Amino acid sequence: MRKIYIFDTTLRDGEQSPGVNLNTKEKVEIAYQLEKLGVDRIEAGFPAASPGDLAAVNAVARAVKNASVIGLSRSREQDIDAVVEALKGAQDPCIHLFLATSPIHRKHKLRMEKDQVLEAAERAIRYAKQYFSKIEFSPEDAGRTELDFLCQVTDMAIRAGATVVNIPDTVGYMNPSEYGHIFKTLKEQVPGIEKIQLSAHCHDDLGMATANALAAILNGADQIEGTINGIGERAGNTALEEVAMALATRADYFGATTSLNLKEIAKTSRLVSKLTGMVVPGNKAIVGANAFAHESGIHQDGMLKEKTTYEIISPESIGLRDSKLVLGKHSGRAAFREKLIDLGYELDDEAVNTAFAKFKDLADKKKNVMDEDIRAMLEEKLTDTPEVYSLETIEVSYSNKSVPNATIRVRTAEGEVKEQSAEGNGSVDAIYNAIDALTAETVELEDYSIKSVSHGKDALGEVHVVLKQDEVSAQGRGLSTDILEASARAYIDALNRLVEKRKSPGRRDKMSLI
Ligand SMILES: CC(=O)SCCNC(=O)CCNC(=O)[C@H](O)C(C)(C)COP(=O)(O)OP(=O)(O)OC[C@H]1O[C@@H](n2cnc3c(N)ncnc32)[C@H](O)[C@@H]1OP(=O)(O)O
Ligand SMILES: CC(C)C(=O)C(=O)O
Ligand SMILES: [Mg+2]
Repeated sequence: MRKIYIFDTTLRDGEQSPGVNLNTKEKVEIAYQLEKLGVDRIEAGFPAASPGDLAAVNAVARAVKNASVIGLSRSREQDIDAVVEALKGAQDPCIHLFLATSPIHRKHKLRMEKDQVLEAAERAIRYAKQYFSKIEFSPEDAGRTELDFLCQVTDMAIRAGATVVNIPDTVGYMNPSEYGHIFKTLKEQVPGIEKIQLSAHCHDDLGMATANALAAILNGADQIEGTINGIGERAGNTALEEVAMALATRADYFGATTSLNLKEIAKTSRLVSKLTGMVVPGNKAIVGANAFAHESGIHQDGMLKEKTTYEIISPESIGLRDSKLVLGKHSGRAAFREKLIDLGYELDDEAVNTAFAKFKDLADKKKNVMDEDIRAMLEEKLTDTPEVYSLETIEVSYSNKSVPNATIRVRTAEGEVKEQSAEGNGSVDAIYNAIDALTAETVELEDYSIKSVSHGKDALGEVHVVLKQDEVSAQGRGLSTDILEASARAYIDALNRLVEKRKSPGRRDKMSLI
C-alpha cells in the first residue's frame, strides 16, 4: 500500500488560530505527543515571527528524535537565517519556504509580477540550499493560481533544489475535483516531478479541507499537511485524524496508508485542545465527544446486537475505551434494560416497563439522563407503602413582594380528588400548609434537606423530609426536576408512611425497586 507522509503543522498553522499562543514548554509537550502519534514531519513554528518562537522551534528541534522538524520562512534571507538558527541541534531539519503565486496576492499583497515571483522564490531556495538538504517550497494560494504558472513555479522549485513542493489551498476555495486536477496536471506536465514529493495543504473555509486532501491523495499527493483537531488560521486546516482514519477505514478505496499509531489519536486530540484552549465540538468527526455516542433507541438496539450496524470505526482503534449509549428521550427499552443491568438492577419485564415509562417522563424534562438519575428514580418509592395520598397537581405563586401561595391537588386511595390552597412564609411552607389542611394530619416537620442529583441546570432535585406524629417519625423522599414539586412529593411520601405505621405499628420500612 502507498505510504502517505503526515506533516503536522499544529504548532505553526494551528497556532495561527486567533487567540492561540503556545509557549516553549507547551510546544515541546505537544511535539513529544506528535512523535508518539507517529507523524513524519513537525512544523514547529515561524522562527522569524519572534525571538520566543525561534526559541520554541529550537527547543522542539532538540527534543524530537523520530520526526523531521521544520521551520517556516518567507522568501527572505533574514527569515531563512532565523530558521537556520532555530533548527540547530535538530536530527532531521527541513526549511519550509513560501511565496504567494496567485494573481490576487501578486497584485495586491506582494506587488510583484510573475517573473519577479519566480526570481525571488528561486533566490530564496538557492540561498536555503546552502544550509538545508531538505527544502519544502509552497506557492501560497496555489489553489487560485493560474495552472500553467503553477507548473512553471513547480518546475523552477525542483530545479532550484526543493525536495517537496506543497500546493496550498490557502483560503479553502477549492473543491475536491478542482484540487485533485491540479495534482494530476503537475504529475503529468512538470519535468522531474518524480524526483520530489508533492504535498497537499488545505483550509476548511468551505468545509472541504479533508475532502480536498483525500482528492489530492487520489491524484498523486505524497504528503498531507494538517493539524490535530483541524485547528488553524480562520476555519482551520485539514484535520489529520480525519485523513488518517479515512485512509484506514477505506483502505479498499484509497489504497494508501500512514505510519500513524492510530491509538494515540484521542490522547493527542485532548492534549492539543487542553493546551490551545480550543474546545473540540461534540460532533467533530473522529475526536468529538459524540463521535462514538448513540442516543436513539433504534441505533442503540442495533449497537447492542452488532456494533458495526452504526459504527464504521471502533473507538478502541483511536485509543478510546468504548462507545457510549446515552440515555435520553430518543432511547428505547433495549438500551434502558442494558443500563439497568450495568447499574446492578435485576427487574422483571413488568418492572422494566414501569421504570421505562418513568424514565421517558424524566427524559422529556431533562436533556441527559445520568446514572444517578436512574438510580434515584428506581429507588424513589417504597412500593410496599400504600399511597394513601398521591400528588396530582401543584401550583405555587411566589413574588418577593407578596405572601407565597400554594394550591395542591391530591388523590386519595379511594380515588377522591381533593384540592386546597394555603399561604406560608415561603413557597415550601405554603405547600406544606396546604397539604396539612387537605389531609387533616397534624405533623411536625423534623428535618428537611435538598440536594441535586447529577449536574446541570436541569438536574433532578432530591428532597428528604422527616415528619413526626405522636412520637412516631417517618421519612419521605421526593424527586423532580423542580425542587418545589420534589418538596411536595417528599412530604406526601412521609405522610403515607406515617399513616402506614399507624395501621401496623411494628412494621419497618423495606426498600424495594419500583
Ligand atoms: C498562509 C500563511 O499561513 S503564511 C504564514 C502566516 N504567518 C504569519 O504571518 C505569522 C508570523 N508573522 C509575523 O510575525 C510577521 O508578519 C513577520 C515578522 C513575519 C513580518 O512582520 P513585518 O515585517 O512587520 O511585516 P508585515 O507582517 O506587516 O507584512 C508582511 C510583509 O512580508 C511580505 N511577504 C509576505 N509573504 C512573503 C513571502 N512569502 N516572502 C517574502 N515576503 C513576503 C509582505 O508583502 C509584507 O511586505 P511589505 O512590508 O514590504 O509590504
Ligand atoms: C505557509 C503556507 C503553506 C500556508 O500555511 C498556506 O498557504 O495556507
Ligand atoms: Mg495554511
